[in-house]
Amino acid sequence: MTSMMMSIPRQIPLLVIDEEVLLPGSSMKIPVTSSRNMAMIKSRLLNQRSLTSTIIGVVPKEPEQHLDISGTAPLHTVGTAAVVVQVTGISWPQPSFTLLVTGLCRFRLEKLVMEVPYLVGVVTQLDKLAVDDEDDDNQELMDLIQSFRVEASKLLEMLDVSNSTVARLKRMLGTLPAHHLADLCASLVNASFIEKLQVLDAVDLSERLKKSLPLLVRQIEGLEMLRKSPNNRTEKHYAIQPKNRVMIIRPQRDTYSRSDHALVPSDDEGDELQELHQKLRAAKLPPHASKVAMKELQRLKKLASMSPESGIIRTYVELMAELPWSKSSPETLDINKARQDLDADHYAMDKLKRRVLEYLAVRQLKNNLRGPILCFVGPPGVGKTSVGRSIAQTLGREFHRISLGGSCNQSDIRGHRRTYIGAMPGRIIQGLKTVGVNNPVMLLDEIDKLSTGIHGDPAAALLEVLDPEQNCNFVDHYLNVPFDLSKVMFIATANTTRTIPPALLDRMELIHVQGYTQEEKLHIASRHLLPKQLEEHGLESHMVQFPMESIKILVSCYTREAGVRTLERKLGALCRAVAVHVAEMNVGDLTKKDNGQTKLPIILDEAAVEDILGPALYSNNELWSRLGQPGVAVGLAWTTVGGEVLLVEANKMEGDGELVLTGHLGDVMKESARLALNWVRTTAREYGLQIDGELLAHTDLHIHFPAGAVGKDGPSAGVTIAAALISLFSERPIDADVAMTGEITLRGVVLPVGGVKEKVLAAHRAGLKQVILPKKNGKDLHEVPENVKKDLTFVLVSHMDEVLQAAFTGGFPTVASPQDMGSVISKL
Ligand SMILES: Nc1ncnc2c1ncn2[C@@H]1O[C@H](COP(=O)(O)OP(=O)(O)OP(=O)(O)O)[C@@H](O)[C@H]1O
Repeated sequence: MTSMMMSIPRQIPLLVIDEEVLLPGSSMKIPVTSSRNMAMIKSRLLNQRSLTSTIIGVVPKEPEQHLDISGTAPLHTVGTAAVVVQVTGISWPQPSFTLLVTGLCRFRLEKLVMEVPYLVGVVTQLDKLAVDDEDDDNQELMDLIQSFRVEASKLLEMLDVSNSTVARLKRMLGTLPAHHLADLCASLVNASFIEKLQVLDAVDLSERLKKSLPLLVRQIEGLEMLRKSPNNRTEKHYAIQPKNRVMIIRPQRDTYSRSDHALVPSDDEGDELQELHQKLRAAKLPPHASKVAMKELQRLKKLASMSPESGIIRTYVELMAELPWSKSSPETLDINKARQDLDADHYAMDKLKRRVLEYLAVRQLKNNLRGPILCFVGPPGVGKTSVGRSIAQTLGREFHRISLGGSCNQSDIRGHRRTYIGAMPGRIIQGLKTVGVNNPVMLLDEIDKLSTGIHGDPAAALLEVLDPEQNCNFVDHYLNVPFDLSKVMFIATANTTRTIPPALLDRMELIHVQGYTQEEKLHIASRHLLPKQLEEHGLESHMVQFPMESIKILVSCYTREAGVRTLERKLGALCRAVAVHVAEMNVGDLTKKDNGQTKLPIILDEAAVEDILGPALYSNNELWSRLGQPGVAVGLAWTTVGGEVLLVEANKMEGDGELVLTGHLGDVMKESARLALNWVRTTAREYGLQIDGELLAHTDLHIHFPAGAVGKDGPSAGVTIAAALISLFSERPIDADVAMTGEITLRGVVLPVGGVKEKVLAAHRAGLKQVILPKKNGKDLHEVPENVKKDLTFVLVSHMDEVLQAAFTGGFPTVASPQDMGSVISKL
């Protein structure tokens, strides 16, 4: 591993320490209790999102004489970038963490860019991470270095060689660059806070040597004096008590218990390496990986424990030892049990369950996992993730979910090369380390939300992961040796296939999961979601009663989604309210009768639901109140979160012939609106309407699509807009229970559209009765569940004429003869 290109990030989170200085090359244990430092650790280290997150800046506070007016010490302007080697935490008697950090290099703190909840500073690196050879032209400096090395070896001679750090430092004395040597020696000796700050401030090598040499000399003199008169306790400054001989390499215990800092004890380092060796052996690495790991372990043995590199290598070797190279969970595949499990956990979803069982059956017969990767595609909250979890459960495998939403970096998947400071393995390898077996079910969630950033395309890296031919030799950049992923069962989920790169799409078998009907939601709520929520809130079934009517209200008036996630949240809110009531009751109330009546169960009737959740969010009354007026029509739209009912309101007023479109529309939808208006203008006469240029020149038209916060696009509202305009100009209302969808051409021909099943479900959810669809979409109706179909009437149309006939009360009179209409269509 070369370290020539290494540099620290420009912005780093800061850890403020008091009365102590971390010098580059040395390691230190820092107990953390202050709220700022705790916040930094929680958000930057325990929640590692970015690869640079293990690098922090350790900045001392200024000594006391620099107190500012408020009495708080400002930060010193020079600090030390450090790699966090270990974080340990305790929660008792009060929460605190201890960090083990190794100093890398100095930096100057230019400015703070964030102060709350923790500090983040912009820094300029002052030391190089890899130091070039010493400048041998400068004789004065060479002399200084020489005398420093002499003093350093003198000091080391006087220390206890049984201490492995002392022994190692002694061995490396000749080769260690003077920059590091000065810092390391200064960190070993007893020196005051101010003296150490001066060494920290000395960026220039000769300056640093000049500052640390006297400290070294003083320590040597002190030790010599102690040797001569071991009982002389008055020479306190130099005194190092015999029992504390090795303590010379650590500050005395009472010092660091006061300032809460300590250098790393390294006596047990040999044991640690031994342990690591054993762990590596137990992990049964394949020969190629074992060779690399052992080589790194050997390098680790040779390095000083306090050198920055040793922390990095140790982390690598530990990962190698912890990865499940040869550990699998025993697989239990019984198709009958799998069917029972899937049915028990999920209601409906028949197509998906059937396909999953087929997939598992083939795996069982073929006894391997090669085959297409399943990808569940559907709106949010329809149970894609939870089916993945159930599959892992029936197979008796571990489950790990990797959320790919927003991932735009190749190294998220494939890790970062170890030359990068703070490098970490990719999410796949991290996942394997977490589950500890090499055959988990890995759910690649939201595969449609990958994006390409400046650091490569994560989709390209996923291609290799998902390809059964290649993934037996998957090379993570951090690991740098192949890891066999062929035993991992990958399942992907997506909301839409539109944004999945074609090459990735090609490797997956898509299984569409549709939104649920109202009835299905009622079943899911009562059989699955409610029992789950009751249990989560510590409620028992005798404490609360949920009449079916209340669930119906919840489904129809408080949620309007394709999945059931909001429904689950609303049930959770109701359970919380009940839990508060139950918790407030006396123990006696829970069992005793009160005037002959028990206070339990609490009955959540419609009034109680409204009381807790507030007034209904979606009431059909609100939709109905606008329908049935001239100029209002109901369309159907498809979005990535399922079908939606789309209200179109058209209005006209005196003006200068302006067309105003509002409601967060995309370009295609705006074009559709213009097209519909032009169709109305050209054909108005056929419908007995007087819409000429003169009229339009003095009329402003405003077409609004309520629910302005929701983006809308696509051509399928063309028919609805045209119908709304005809209704407006003819002043005849459209039937209130009709929804329509279809793309319209300038000649009024209706073209087929996408997402029909979702749209029909949305119309059904909204309680509409008739759906007007393009004729060519008739074939899509076989996907719609029978119980939905039976509640709706479908009118299949190929021209706006038929739309108007079906949508207007009593039909719409046309002036044109059917022959004329036929000739118009045949010309297209
Ligand atoms: N058919 C069903 N039967 C029982 N519970 C269900 C069903 N569908 C969804 N759920 C429940 O709904 C909740 C949300 O499901 P889940 O998180 O799996 O949705 P998702 O489709 O993965 O959504 P997203 O695309 O947002 O990740 C879960 O608690 C799940 O158990």
